[in-house]
Amino acid sequence: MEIKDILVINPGSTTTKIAVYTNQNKDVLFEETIVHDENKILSFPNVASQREYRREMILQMLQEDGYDLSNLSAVVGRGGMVYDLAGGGYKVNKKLCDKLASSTIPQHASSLGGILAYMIAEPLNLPAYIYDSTMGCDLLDVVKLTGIAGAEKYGATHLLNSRAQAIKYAASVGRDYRDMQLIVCHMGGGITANAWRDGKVIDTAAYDDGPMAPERSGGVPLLLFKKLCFDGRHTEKDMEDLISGKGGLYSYLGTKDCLEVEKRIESGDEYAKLVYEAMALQVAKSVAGLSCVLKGKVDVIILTGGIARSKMLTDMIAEYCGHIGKIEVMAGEGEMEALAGGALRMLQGEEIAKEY
Ligand SMILES: Nc1ncnc2c1ncn2[C@@H]1O[C@H](COP(=O)(O)OP(=O)(O)O)[C@@H](O)[C@H]1O
Ligand SMILES: CCCC(=O)OP(=O)(O)O
Repeated sequence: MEIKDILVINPGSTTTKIAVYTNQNKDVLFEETIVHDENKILSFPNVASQREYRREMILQMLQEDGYDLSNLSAVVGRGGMVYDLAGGGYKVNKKLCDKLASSTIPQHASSLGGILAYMIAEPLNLPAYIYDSTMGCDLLDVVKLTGIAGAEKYGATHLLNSRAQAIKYAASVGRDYRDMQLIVCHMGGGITANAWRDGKVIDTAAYDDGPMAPERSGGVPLLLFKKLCFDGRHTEKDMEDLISGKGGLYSYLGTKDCLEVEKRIESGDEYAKLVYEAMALQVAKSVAGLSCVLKGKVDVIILTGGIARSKMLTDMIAEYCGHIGKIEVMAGEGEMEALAGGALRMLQGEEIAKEY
């Protein structure tokens, strides 16, 4: 079967990135970031209910770009917050689509990736895939225990970019990432870190227990958190917003923009410096924590994501955890390419797409 183009969909909280890869992924035909009206997004009761709106926006963008959908061989989306997904690729079927849309899973825009892929691929009679979902880790049993029986850690993380950077780094030193022990720390609006062994994420500093981030609280002391939950001033939604959206740098400094924070620091704002350094220290502590599951044998610590562009921050992190291993800064992310690569391997039969 001739493999033609692959449409990649990566939904974020207020944007949907799309790209069309062609010529067996050698070329990107185009890549667009659809920026959604924040108020429009806020008007939906939950993530899944944004699907029709985002699908229309994607199709409209493809039409504006003059793209002919009959050139597609598959559609792939970012995988979402479904607890029992493994790493790698899945074909999206109705059952998975329904699960991604369920209100019982944690609400995160990534879950729209598979839903949108399915909604666009299905009428065209094409396969829809997801790849490296945010919960597709292979956490060790010993890692899953939290201290509360029945409440297992699931480790929501930036698996997609983490694996992409692990593969890229290993290739740059002539090795296979599956033979290495790596810690990869993705630093964007949210920050998570992963410990890799045998090509699997065996432990994470995750979305809800990792370091603070530009817009996320990260793990906070339980008694403090409980107090806020029950003080009569915070609704469940307020607490969710503190975990993701209005926590972290935003909570302390009223901005999620690290460039703005650095400007303040450079102009002598000591409080901004304290908060930024706290974030760096929390990242370093996550790296140190993950080094334990690797029993101290860490081939490399990779700092990636948008904030890895900041020398100020990566230097601060290195100062606190440079003793653990070599630090490699790989700024930016390779999520779109990683999604396209996964879909291509599944189309070629090089990787078997799992069924949910
Ligand atoms: N050169 C830079 N120096 C410092 N911070 C940067 C730089 N470039 C981007 N950032 C910060 O990176 C963050 C966004 O990272 P990104 O990976 O694009 O996030 P996401 O994909 O999670 O929205 C913002 O806080 C932004 O200010
Ligand atoms: C749920 C882990 C992945 C994540 O937080 O993604 P974003 O930073 O893109 O929201």
